Amino acid sequence: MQDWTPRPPNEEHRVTEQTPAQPLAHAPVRIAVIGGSGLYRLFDAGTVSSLVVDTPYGPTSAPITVGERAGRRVAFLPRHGAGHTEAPHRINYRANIWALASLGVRAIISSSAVGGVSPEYPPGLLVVTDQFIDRTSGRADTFFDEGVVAHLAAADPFDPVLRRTAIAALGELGERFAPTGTVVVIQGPRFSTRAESLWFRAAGAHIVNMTQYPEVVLASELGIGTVNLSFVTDADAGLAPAEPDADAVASALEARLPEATETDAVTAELVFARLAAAQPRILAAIDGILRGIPAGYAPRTLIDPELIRAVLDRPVPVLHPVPGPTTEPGSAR
Ligand SMILES: CSC[C@H]1O[C@H](OP(=O)(O)O)[C@H](O)[C@@H]1O
Ligand SMILES: Nc1ncnc2[nH]cnc12
Repeated sequence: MQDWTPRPPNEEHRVTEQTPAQPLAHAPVRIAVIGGSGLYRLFDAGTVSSLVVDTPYGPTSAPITVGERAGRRVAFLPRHGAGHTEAPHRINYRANIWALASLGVRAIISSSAVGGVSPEYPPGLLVVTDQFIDRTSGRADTFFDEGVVAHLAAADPFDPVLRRTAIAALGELGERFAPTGTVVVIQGPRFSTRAESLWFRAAGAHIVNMTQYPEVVLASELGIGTVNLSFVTDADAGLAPAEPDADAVASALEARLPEATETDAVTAELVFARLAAAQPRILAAIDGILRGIPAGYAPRTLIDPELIRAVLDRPVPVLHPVPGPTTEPGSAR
């Protein structure tokens, strides 16, 4: 089984503990939750350690908190930052995944808000995503672009053991969920046009999102298994049957507007409102998955552990203060 030991704390000032609420001792943490839109905190205030992890790729979206949840020791990282300041196309995915890997993480539960582009994936449904279609552009999407070459097998990008765990957990919770689903990942930050949404549906996508790529492949490249828990917040451009906004439809009908036939086209406000309402369901699902991850869980070996080690051994730049302008005695100025 591939494994690695996290480096000692503060080597090269790499890991800085901000709030040592409990003695963290920098023991490896094997499970992480990456919070998507609407999920910015996982632990009760005052019960966690907060770590700033320096990486070769720059800063993570936020400090990583480490605490206990559902009886497991868990690292938590909100991908958009604690105050949702990182746009989906600007997230430093490599820094986030490298930082988690450097702490010893082997399993990631990622949460996502998604739109439904297929009628079988209406708002309110949870989805254990199993495939993606990448429609992003220009994102740094590999660790193997310098020094070492590796080609990730990506036919089944999400971890099968963790997916089975999630499906069992959602079943036990009596949740309304789809055990499979293909997500099309768009560049964002804008939402899709109706034509794009129709096209995604015709191409076989069930749901649409802006962040699932390259997060999952970067995790795989560093030997971390991922299970994604998506919550369908909307019907994207209004193509899929949705919970109609009765008021909007009624007033559009009254005014004889063309919008009379269009219900529930996505807006960010709609997404956040539905996420807030669904928060208890999403957290219960995450807890169920956390409880169900087998004690001896090990991800698939998709990349040679030696190559992973080489990436994790990449030097982390140590920032030194830039000396200010000096006036030497006798200098011309
Ligand atoms: C808030 S609307 C669009 C935003 O929501 C999704 O975020 P995440 O995937 O992190 O849950 C989507 O991908 C966009 O980033
Ligand atoms: N319709 C949509 N498109 C892209 N990302 C989303 N996140 C939530 N809903 C979305």
